[in-house]
Amino acid sequence: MDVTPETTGDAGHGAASITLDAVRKRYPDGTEAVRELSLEVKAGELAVLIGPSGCGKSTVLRMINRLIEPTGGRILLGDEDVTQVDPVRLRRRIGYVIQNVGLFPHQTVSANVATVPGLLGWPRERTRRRVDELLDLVGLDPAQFGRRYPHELSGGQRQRVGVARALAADPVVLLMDEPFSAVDPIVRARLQEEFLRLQAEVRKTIVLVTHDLDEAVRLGDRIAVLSEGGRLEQYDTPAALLGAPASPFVREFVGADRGIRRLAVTPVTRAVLDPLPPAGGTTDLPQLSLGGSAYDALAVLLSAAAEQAVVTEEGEPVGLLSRQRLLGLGHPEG
Ligand SMILES: Nc1ncnc2c1ncn2[C@@H]1O[C@H](COP(=O)(O)OP(=O)(O)OP(=O)(O)O)[C@@H](O)[C@H]1O
Repeated sequence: MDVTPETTGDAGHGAASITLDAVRKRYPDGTEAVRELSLEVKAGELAVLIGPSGCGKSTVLRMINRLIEPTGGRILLGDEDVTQVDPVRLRRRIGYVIQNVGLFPHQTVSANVATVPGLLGWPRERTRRRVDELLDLVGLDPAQFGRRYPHELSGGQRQRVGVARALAADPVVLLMDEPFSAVDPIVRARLQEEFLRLQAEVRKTIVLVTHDLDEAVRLGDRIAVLSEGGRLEQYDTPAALLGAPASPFVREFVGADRGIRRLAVTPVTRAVLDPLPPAGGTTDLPQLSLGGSAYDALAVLLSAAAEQAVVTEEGEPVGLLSRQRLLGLGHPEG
């Protein structure tokens, strides 16, 4: 389903860039949670904040919607300084998804999703259409789930309702604090996949906090690695982060297995292929598609116990990929 201004019946908020400019947070007890952080998230991009416990990730996230007031610096949505906007109005334009979702237990799923449209005074019919549209979008049949209460849902379903609720008033920005960590790994992987599909459709500007590096690599357009005091160690694409950690801290953080992780975000391109042998004789080799991940390619080679595979594009063989070239792609300096 397409979420256009017509279907939302809204002014068409689209997405706004987020700029943190020398942002600081010192809590009243003197804790310097964020000493000075500058970071820009482009409109429609998903930025992940990751780093050790206590490094200031949640503080950063909550300063963006002013659940926490910064003690220095500026935060802009587009070109508007959030400290100049009434916080209640601001939060209606920013979707917020937290770990245990925080659904209202005594309200139905539909009523939960309708929270912000209700606060905005939308007419009942428009709200109803929007709620049904959103439930569909997150993969819940409105007829089946709309009248249920949160305790009548699985953890994964509750999480989807949380996402639907956050998207209800077509926010310009979505903030997500460990959104998928309360569900088991299999459900989490499915939710992440669905979420990527959803994001491809709605293209919000998203800041997502996680502890899970694999989640960061899977979901992030860019990953910000923070260390204590909200210090920005590196802000890069997943491939660049895994390929060239900018400091010993990041190197340690992304771990010794970063080569494997890197394969997951590296596509098989023509540049790594060897030519097809002129005489043919490749029919026994396993086949891969051009553009698939190097990680999936390695899995195919390993399970076929083959040294090389034929790479095809739209069914036509275009070259050979050897195990050696493939492993080279995972090499940090490769
Ligand atoms: N209200 C508060 N008063 C004083 N210190 C606080 C307050 N809230 C958080 N802190 C401190 O600020 C620092 C950053 O906390 P924050 O919750 O932002 O970290 P985090 O990276 O999100 O941690 P985690 O990954 O464990 O959730 C921590 O040292 C924390 O103890």
